[in-house]
Amino acid sequence: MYPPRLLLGVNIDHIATLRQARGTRYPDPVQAALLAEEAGADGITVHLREDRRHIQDRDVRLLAEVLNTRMNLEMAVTEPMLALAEEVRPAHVCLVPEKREELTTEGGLDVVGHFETVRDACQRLAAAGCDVSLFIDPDPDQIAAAHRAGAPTIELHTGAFAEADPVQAETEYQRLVAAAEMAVELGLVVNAGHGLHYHNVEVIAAIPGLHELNIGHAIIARALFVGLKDAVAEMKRLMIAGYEAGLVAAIDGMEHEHEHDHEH
Ligand SMILES: CC(=O)[C@@H](O)[C@H](O)COP(=O)(O)O
Ligand SMILES: NCC(=O)COP(=O)(O)O
Repeated sequence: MYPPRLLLGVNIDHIATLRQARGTRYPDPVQAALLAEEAGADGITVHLREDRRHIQDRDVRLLAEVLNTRMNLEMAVTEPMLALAEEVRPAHVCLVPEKREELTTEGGLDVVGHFETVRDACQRLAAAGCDVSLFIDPDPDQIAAAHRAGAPTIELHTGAFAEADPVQAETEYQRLVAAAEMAVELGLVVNAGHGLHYHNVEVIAAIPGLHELNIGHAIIARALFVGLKDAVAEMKRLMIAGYEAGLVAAIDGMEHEHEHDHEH
């Protein structure tokens, strides 16, 4: 049930947000990606939005050439995006829903509602050699549809958990735990992300079965004060602490069950 370690994908969109704010050449997300890798990032995530508000095509093409880890390209399910992914062939492509006017990604991909389109996109991307992931809400119907669509990987949207008040957060957390369990049982690789930060990452990292967390905004924001390398390293430290706590709790749970079986 437990992957041997939990990976950190660093999303560098907001380095590009700063660059685009002035239309300058700096700060360069490609330079940020290499620094993040040096600090321990296991992969680099970029979201090439249809309105090109931050990451540009040039960034995606250059990253494909220079990354030492692997690129996770987040994109909408549109013909131009699929064509670009087929040309660049990132190691991972994460299909996400997109609304032009949104501040950030608001909900998960509706795989149930757009089943044929998503299934066809999964097939095209797999044929191009990409590992396909679907960014979905922790919803059993969406997980089952993702599995039927042939996606090997899902990314659970942690936004509702991250934004919830303390009471609602527990409900959202249990939805994520149940979703991860269901997806692992179906044989899916399970990632998670959105809205994770230095104060909520440990509990998410403790969820059994997770493979990778994708985190961007909080890391780039902290980098302004401590530098990107320290910001990545601190996130990774907290993430691993959470993962190890989850592992200890799972082993304790199994031992407890074992003792209980012997008593009966
Ligand atoms: C799909 C997802 O959860 C985010 O990674 C997404 O990339 C957010 O988009 P912005 O970086 O534009 O906020
Ligand atoms: N898929 C989630 C991601 O890449 C990062 O999201 P955020 O940390 O910027 O909210």
